[in-house]
Amino acid sequence: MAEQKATNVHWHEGEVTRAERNRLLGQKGATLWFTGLSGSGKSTVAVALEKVLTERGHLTYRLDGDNVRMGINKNLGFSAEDRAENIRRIGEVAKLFVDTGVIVLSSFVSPYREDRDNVRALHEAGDMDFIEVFVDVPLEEAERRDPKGLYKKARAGEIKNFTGIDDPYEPPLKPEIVLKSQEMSLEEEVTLLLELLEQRGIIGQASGKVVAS
Ligand SMILES: Nc1ncnc2c1ncn2[C@@H]1O[C@H](COP(=O)(O)OS(=O)(=O)O)[C@@H](OP(=O)(O)O)[C@H]1O
Ligand SMILES: Nc1ncnc2c1ncn2[C@@H]1O[C@H](COP(=O)(O)OP(=O)(O)O)[C@@H](O)[C@H]1O
Repeated sequence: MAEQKATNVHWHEGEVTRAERNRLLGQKGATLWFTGLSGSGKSTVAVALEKVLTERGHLTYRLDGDNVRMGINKNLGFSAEDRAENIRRIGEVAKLFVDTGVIVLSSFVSPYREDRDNVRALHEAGDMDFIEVFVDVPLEEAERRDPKGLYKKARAGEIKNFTGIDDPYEPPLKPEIVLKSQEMSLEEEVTLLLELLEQRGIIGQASGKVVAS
């Protein structure tokens, strides 16, 4: 894909700050970036966490591989180049949501370390507003689950470049959190994530919302 450089464009500063939007929402905008093999549990955990956060009065938005590939990224396939562009666009979208004050739950295989690191670098507050969640299961377990029957198709040669089968997955070197979804229950995973969000001041303690500065 040819890269087009923007020329003669200038950033236009508004008069409402991110801190003010955070205060309005009673939370701090942040991205939880779920990465892992297809079938590892990224979407399942994100959906469960979204439900609890919403019940606690927080504004979240889920960005999910399959959904995004039906819309904004429907022109992209699964070559390394297209995956990089997929992740780049999602990173930019996540950044906008974070600037709005939203807690983004983003679930993409995102198999390349460099692509994920680029998204981290995009986030203003670095390690405070980008949380890499490695949903870690052995390939055998993901393949045993095979929730969409895609591993079966990949093994049969009907899908090429399938992550874990004939395409690489580069595990994160320093994720903020690892969820071993073969060994942990969904409830345990959600509890750990809530604790992390509380520790970072993204949400308040269970009793109420955080008054973000
Ligand atoms: N070749 C190949 N490799 C991996 N996954 C594939 C492939 N082809 C289709 N799918 C389905 O698309 C989902 C992955 O899309 P992503 O946007 O998350 O992929 S990536 O981050 O750009 O690598 C992935 O969704 P999840 O199962 O939710 O992870 C699959 O359902
Ligand atoms: N502890 C767990 N956490 C998340 N998913 C789990 C867990 N145990 C079993 N599963 C199952 O694994 C599958 C994961 O599928 P999915 O969430 O679509 O994965 P992904 O989004 O990573 O492709 C689901 O069928 C889910 O019910």
